[in-house]
Amino acid sequence: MDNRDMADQVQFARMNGLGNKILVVDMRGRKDRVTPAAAIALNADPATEFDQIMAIHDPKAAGTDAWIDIVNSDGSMAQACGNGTRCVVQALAAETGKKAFMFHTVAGLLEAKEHDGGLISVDMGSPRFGWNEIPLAEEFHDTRRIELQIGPIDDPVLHSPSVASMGNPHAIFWVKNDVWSYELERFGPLLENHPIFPERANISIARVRSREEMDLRTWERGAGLTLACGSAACAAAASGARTGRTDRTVTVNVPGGPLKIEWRERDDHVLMTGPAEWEWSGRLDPATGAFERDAASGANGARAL
Ligand SMILES: N[C@@H](CCC[C@H](N)C(=O)O)C(=O)O
Repeated sequence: MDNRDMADQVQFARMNGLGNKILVVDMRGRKDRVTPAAAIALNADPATEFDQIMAIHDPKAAGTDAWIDIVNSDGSMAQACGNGTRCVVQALAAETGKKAFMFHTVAGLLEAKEHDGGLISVDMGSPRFGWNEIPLAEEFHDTRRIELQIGPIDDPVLHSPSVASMGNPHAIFWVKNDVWSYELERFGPLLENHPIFPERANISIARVRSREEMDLRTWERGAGLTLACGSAACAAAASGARTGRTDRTVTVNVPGGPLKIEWRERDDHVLMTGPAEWEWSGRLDPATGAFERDAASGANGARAL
């Protein structure tokens, strides 16, 4: 790297939330953003391949700890990322010793805290069910189950999702068979880009195990198949309770492990609790994606942001 690149580098940490691959990038003190080109370059390198970048910026409002930009691996911006938010909490808790945080994103405020023992809870806000809030391209009165025309997909179950917004758009297909028996990698991209979703959508298959437990796999908008999608787990939990399938407190088993989700009656907010894991750190150029791994990173458990 030349000198100009070195001066432009920022610290980042490679982390994961139940296998959802996250790069937490420290943009504090800067006016620029992580560019789509940098995201695409980072995702193309096996060392930094990711599902989401969580770019931490200086706070824009009193009482908040940071502004967070969320960038998918295709370079598009997202409004919510539950697993990534837990990663940001862990990184900032390690840096500051604080346990509770208030973040700001394009979708609004996110309150989060680290518990003793390391699990992290994020208040993901209220789910939205209005067709124009998700958004859908056409008016649907009842979004608990909508009917779609999807030529290339035979299975009728995959024509009628439940839809919801957790700040970002979600479609949940409730299935009776094992969630692994569906070719999500084949129909996920078709559904993500279905014209009914003008801002595309995260596509999940959910199966009820009991009133307190469900299995969930997600094809993420802008990132494809992931091992965990926190906002999808929240949307599925809200859809499960709203359609009478499950209770308001559920364990959602995603491929990376379990997430505890509670859709609180008292304020309508959805709380997500799960782990975050720090892997290694480095420095990157947010304009180009050129990066260097910190020499000792990952070897001695040192954490730096
Ligand atoms: N993995 C995330 C969701 C990230 C955003 C999503 N792909 C979108 O574009 O809406 C999570 O844990 O919530």
